[in-house]
Amino acid sequence: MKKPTFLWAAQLGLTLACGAFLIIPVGQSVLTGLSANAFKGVSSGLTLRWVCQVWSLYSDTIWRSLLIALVCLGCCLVVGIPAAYCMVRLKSRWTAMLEELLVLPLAVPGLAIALGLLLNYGGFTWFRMSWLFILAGHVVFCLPFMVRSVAAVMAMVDLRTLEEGAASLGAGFLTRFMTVIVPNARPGILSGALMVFTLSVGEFNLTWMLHTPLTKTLPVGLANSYASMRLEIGSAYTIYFFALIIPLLTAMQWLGSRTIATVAAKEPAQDGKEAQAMPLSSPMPEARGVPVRLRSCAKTFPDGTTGLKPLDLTIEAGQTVVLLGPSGCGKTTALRLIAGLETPDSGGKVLFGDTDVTGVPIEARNVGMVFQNYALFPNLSVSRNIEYGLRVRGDAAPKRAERVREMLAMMRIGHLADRRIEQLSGGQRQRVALARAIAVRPRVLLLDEPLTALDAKLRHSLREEIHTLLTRLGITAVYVTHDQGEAMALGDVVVVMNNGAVAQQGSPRDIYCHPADPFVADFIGTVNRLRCAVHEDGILLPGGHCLPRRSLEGANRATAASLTLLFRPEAAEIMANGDGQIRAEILSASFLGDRNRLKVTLQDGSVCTLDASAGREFTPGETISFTVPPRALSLLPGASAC
Ligand SMILES: Nc1ncnc2c1ncn2[C@@H]1O[C@H](COP(=O)(O)OP(=O)(O)OP(=O)(O)O)[C@@H](O)[C@H]1O
Repeated sequence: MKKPTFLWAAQLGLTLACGAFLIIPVGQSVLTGLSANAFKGVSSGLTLRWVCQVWSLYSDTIWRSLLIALVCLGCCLVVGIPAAYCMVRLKSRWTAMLEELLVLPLAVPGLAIALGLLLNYGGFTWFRMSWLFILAGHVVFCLPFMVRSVAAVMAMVDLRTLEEGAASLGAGFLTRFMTVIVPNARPGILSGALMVFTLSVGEFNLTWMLHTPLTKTLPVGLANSYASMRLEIGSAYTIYFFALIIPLLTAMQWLGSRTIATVAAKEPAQDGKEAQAMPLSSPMPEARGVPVRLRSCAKTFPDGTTGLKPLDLTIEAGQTVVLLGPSGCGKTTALRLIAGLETPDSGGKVLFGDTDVTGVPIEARNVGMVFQNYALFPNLSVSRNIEYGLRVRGDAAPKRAERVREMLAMMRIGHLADRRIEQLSGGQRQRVALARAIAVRPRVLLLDEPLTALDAKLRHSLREEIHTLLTRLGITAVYVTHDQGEAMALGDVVVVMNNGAVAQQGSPRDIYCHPADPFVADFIGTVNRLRCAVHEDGILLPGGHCLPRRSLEGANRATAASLTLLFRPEAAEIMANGDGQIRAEILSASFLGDRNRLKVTLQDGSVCTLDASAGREFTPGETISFTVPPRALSLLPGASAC
């Protein structure tokens, strides 16, 4: 036999305690209400006499308790959900004050609340004599429980992104509130509702102070019966109390379990399947590109941070522009300005075609947006997520169904149509997010680092799919990333950003081969720098080889005594017989399969990275020589170390 463990002993203790202090007393109380003679016990015979007597004498108190609890619940829902939303979403001095105000009733005893109400409003006789007086006390007492429980759930959900996702699909505030915020706060609303209803039905202290002989409630009646030693009547009262509470508990559990059942049915994600690039299926929606222009769009945040310096950017209709740059350089801010999620500082303008949309909110801009964390609605299935924007726009049901089918087929996710979002893998979520954004036929598609959350293999295959999609849709697209590979693969135009401003803008080839400054050169792939002295006849490379000025574009104009030449590792040609322009010693050599990557030190002590053919072996310490064709060299003014 197994030795009793501590857990087993703890479980036994808890069961005994529950039995002794909860189940047995409650059971006894119910039986007393059903026994002919409470003092003789159940053996005296079961009867419904007391239950009937309570009903005939006190049914008004039962109805009153039910009425007060339901209206109190309604008030707490109507006031509590928006209050919780404000506390979570609008962090300000006012919401902090609201939060503190809502803690007060938890700290102040019910009797004190009742006393305050009596002193201040007891003079209004009609109010004092009506059940509304008790209701007011119950609302003050119960509201914090509703707000706290809803706010706790809302704080765990990324409400802001969900709301922005809904707004990008055309949903106004009220629609967003009712279709996204409330459903996603459901567990908090349910537990808050349960607390409010049970507290209100069973509240005694405050109610006892506020009631009049005409406004007795169930707990007051219960207390009176026990006080006058009518145990059987008091216990019959308890039965009514349970009759009110138990159906509500059951209903709440049923509502709550609907979510749990779906989560329990979760199937394992199948990312492996998605690792292969899947061609997008036809039919493709019609192209609907619109040119986008930003004119002097700067953004200063309320705390004084400069998110973006004045930016001028033109995106042609149907073009894909990639905003590329390190973290914090202002890419997302620029994208949010185009989306309408931020407004530019005064003087800035955002134009879609010839229309100035600067003051137009996102829900009226007809943009499609794909967020970094997808912003899919957890309360809706895959097909309902895709349908959301069409529904908000008021499309008829058959049209919506047709479009959803089209999107599911296009993104090859038809088999996922009825799944809930939490049952999807990262790659599948990304496809749903794309389908949802494209379903509404946006004028501009905005993608904010859509692949960042995925693993490298999946990122690569989805990147190819997005490329095919954007090319075939012919839609104007703005894609934000900090991944240079993604930018090169997707962009018709790449805009490299640094420190809130554009560092360079051009085709991927231009940016790669002719970086405008050291920042761009460094950011886009690996780059080597050669410190060179400038002579009358030419440019002296490290080691003494002289390049004629005419062989380098821009070199004729160089007046400084020194300059820096840039070249990419793959531009170096290792010369077999040692007669290259530059001699170097190998520091390390890594075999990468298709090539060798060498770290070498030059005669002036600087270090460079070179790519050499995979067909030859290199060893550290070996001396090599290499040449860089003049067309692969870019010139930067001034000297800087490698
Ligand atoms: N709401 C805000 N309030 C204050 N500062 C902000 C706010 N949003 C962004 N910033 C600041 O603005 C600058 C640009 O931010 P942005 O999010 O545009 O950068 P990013 O290039 O997209 O970075 P990442 O790749 O990390 O998302 C950063 O310094 C950031 O801290």
